[in-house]
Amino acid sequence: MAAADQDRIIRVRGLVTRFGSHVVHDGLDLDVRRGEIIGVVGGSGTGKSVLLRAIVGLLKPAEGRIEVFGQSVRDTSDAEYRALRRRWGVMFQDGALFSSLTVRQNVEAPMREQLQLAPDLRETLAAIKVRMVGLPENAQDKYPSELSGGMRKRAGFARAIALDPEIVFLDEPTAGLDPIGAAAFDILIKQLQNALGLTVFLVTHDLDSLHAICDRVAVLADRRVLAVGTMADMLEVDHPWVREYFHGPRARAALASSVTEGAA
Ligand SMILES: Nc1ncnc2c1ncn2[C@@H]1O[C@H](COP(=O)(O)OP(=O)(O)OP(=O)(O)O)[C@@H](O)[C@H]1O
Repeated sequence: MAAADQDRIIRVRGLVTRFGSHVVHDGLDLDVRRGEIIGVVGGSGTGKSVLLRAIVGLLKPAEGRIEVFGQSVRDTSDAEYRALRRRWGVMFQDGALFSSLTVRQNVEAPMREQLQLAPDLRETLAAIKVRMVGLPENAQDKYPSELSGGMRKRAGFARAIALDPEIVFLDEPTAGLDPIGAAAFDILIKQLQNALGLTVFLVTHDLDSLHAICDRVAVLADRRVLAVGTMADMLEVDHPWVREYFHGPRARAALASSVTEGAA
C-alpha cells in the first residue's frame, strides 16, 4: 500500500444516500487523514449526520464505497464489522446515553459488549475514562438526568473512547453549550486527540471550533463535499453558502477571537 493510502484512514467514493425520493448525497467523495481533526460543516439538512452514520455502517447507502482502515464497511462479515467497530467510537448529537445506567455503567457498556474483562477491571478502566474527560470523581455514579448538558456531553465522549479507538466521530459536541463550555470542550477534544493520537471526524456548526481545533474543513453543499481544505482555503471558495458562512459576521467574530487567543 502506498504511503498516501496508509495516511488515508477514511475513504468515501461516489456515495449516494437517499430516503425514498429525497436524495441526500449524490456522488460524494471524502478522504480523512490519519491523525487529523476534520470539521464537517454545511447548512441544516445537508446530510452531515447521515454521512457520519453511513461511514460507521449504521445506514446503508444506495451507492458508493466507504472504506475505513482500508476495509469496506459494508462488504464485511459480522465478525469483520465488529472488529472494525472496535477501532472507532461515536458520540451522537444528544450524547445518546442510556438513562437507566450511571455514567460509569454507560462507559462500561461498549466494554461489556466487546471485551472479555473481569468486572472490577472493567469498572476501573471506565472510571479512568470518566476522569480523562474531566468529569469529577463523584459524577461516575450519577445518572444522565442528574448531570448538566456539558457534563452529559463529556460522559458521551468518555463512552466514545471506552475501547481506546483510533477514530472518534463527534456529532455537534458543542451544540447547546454556552461559549465557555464550548471552548472547554474544544480544548478537551484537542488534548485527547494529542494524547491518544486520535483522528477526529467532527460534525459542527461552530466556527469557533473550526478555528480552534480543526486541521481541515469539509463543506457539504449541493449533495456532495463541495470543498475541503484549511480555513484559509475556505475563504477562496466561490459558493454562496460558503461565502456567507466563512465571510459573514459570525465568521469574522470567530476569527478575531482566535487571533486574540493566539496572541495571548
Ligand atoms: N432516517 C431518516 N429517514 C428519512 N429522512 C432522513 C432520515 N435521517 C435523515 N433524514 C433526512 O436527511 C437529510 C439530512 O439529514 P442530516 O441529519 O444528516 O442533516 P445535517 O446536515 O446533520 O443537519 P443538521 O445540521 O440540522 O443536524 C435531512 O433532510 C433529514 O430529514
